[in-house]
Amino acid sequence: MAAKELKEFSIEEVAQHNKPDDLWVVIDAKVYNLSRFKDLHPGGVSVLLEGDVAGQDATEAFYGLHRHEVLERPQYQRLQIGTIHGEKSVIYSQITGAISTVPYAEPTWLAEGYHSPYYTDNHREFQKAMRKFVDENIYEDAQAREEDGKRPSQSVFDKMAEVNLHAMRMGPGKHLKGLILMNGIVKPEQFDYFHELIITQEIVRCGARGYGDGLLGGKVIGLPPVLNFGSDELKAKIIPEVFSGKKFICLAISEAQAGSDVMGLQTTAVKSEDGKEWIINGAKKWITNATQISIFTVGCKTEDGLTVILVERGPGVETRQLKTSYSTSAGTAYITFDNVRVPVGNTLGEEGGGIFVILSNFNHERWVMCCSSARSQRAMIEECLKWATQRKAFGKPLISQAVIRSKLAAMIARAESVQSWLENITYQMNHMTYKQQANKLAGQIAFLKSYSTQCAQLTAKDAVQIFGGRGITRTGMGRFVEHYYRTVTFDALLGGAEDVLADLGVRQAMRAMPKNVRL
Ligand code: HEM
Repeated sequence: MAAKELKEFSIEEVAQHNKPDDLWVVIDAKVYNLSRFKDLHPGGVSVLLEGDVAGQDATEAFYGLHRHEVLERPQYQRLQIGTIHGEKSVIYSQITGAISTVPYAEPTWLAEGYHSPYYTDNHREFQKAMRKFVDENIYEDAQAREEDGKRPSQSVFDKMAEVNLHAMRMGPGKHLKGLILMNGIVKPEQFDYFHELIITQEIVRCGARGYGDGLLGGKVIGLPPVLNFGSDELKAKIIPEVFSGKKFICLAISEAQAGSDVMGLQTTAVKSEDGKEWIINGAKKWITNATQISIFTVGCKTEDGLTVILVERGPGVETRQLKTSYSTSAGTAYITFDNVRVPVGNTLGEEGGGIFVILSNFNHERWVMCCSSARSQRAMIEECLKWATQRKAFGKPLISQAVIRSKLAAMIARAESVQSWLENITYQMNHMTYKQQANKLAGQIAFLKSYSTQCAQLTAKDAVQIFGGRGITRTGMGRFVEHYYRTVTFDALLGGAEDVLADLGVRQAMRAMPKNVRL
């Protein structure tokens, strides 16, 4: 069907159409005919017939009550019949791949006119490509799946595999050798932790926390034990399958009886009589991605302590979906292992050396969570700054209230400090071996995660106060704020609870305390 021809009208002409059966309004220099739509309008008919709306420029009224995306929906785009002669629309839709111009909506290194010692031209080129990739391939799926609770679409996993994102999300290392990364923008040996930070922060912009974990969050924590501790045979089999986006892996450690207390795990693995197989029995809880997963990296109690074993879905493995406060798109599950037999060759690391395998995983996992927490706090600042500017209350924009500005000031200070600390740690990671990181950065990362998630929760609370009722409503203006407030505690719990991490940081510092110092 040919596109409808838009006419030009004068403000005076539009003003004639101010009756129930002949109802036009102007929004941002565009003329809409609401005569038939009014009875379907979710906000009701009467608001559209008000003297300052019917036949009038209702731009301010509209943006005080709707997100711009409403006007982008095809069924509403069709209501536009023309434009105002001599006027131009000024409000633009989100441009694919574009950097936000809202102050503090981007980290300084991306904001116009600022500088950073950390990012190279290659990081900048990579960021552009990554943002475009997310906007084009992930954003819409994220919104839809977060809502319907289904796992991310296979087409998204496939697209990610095409540019080797599944491999890049495992960080720098040998596993990238020979791969073409993001269509060749970054060479495998060039890829560093800042590239990985960019990947995480760009995906987080989708504002869909459950989906974000559904997008193979389980792999980010479940595959490193295979990469670092698996036999060559096991690696050759598992890694290509996972990097292709066709097979999924997750980390199964926590249990109903043992959350942060890893040493208290009760799932057992005993050797078969011929010594060739492990026989696993027990249950795991809150396992991200487990509903959609074909391979599990499982922490088990064995004769000599803890052992980590790779288990493929098969007889005796059952998963049951858990409904947590974010979307079931994350595939969070309860898993039972009932006499599950796996070859002894599936052992990751030493028998009885599982605690080392599990602990060595934590730094990277927690650092990834810091990347994501830092970026999502910034997304809240953008939401709040826009809302506080476009929303009028008591006859003036919200932003003119000192109490609102004070909340924004605190939000901005928190997000900036978290990002700066994160970039410092990331720089250290780039210059340390894995072992040095475990030694020098476990405490720093634990502190940052604990601090960042405390900041995030304060920011979520402030954002809800700024948005009022909309901040607790799943649709409309405050939908991202409501989502953030509902899901912000995931970051504070997953990968280690706040207090446990803060304490870990202090204990790490105490280990480094010189014996010969006194006040
Ligand atoms: C092209 C014109 C318009 C369209 C397509 C439209 C569409 C919608 C939609 C889809 C909603 C549901 C909430 C949401 O998804 O954000 C809504 C709510 C509402 N609309 Fe409109 N609308 C239009 C114009 C207006 C105008 C000019 C007013 C003037 C005051 C208005 C007043 C409201 C009110 C009061 C609500 C309820 C808001 C709430 O629940 O917080 N609408 N509208």
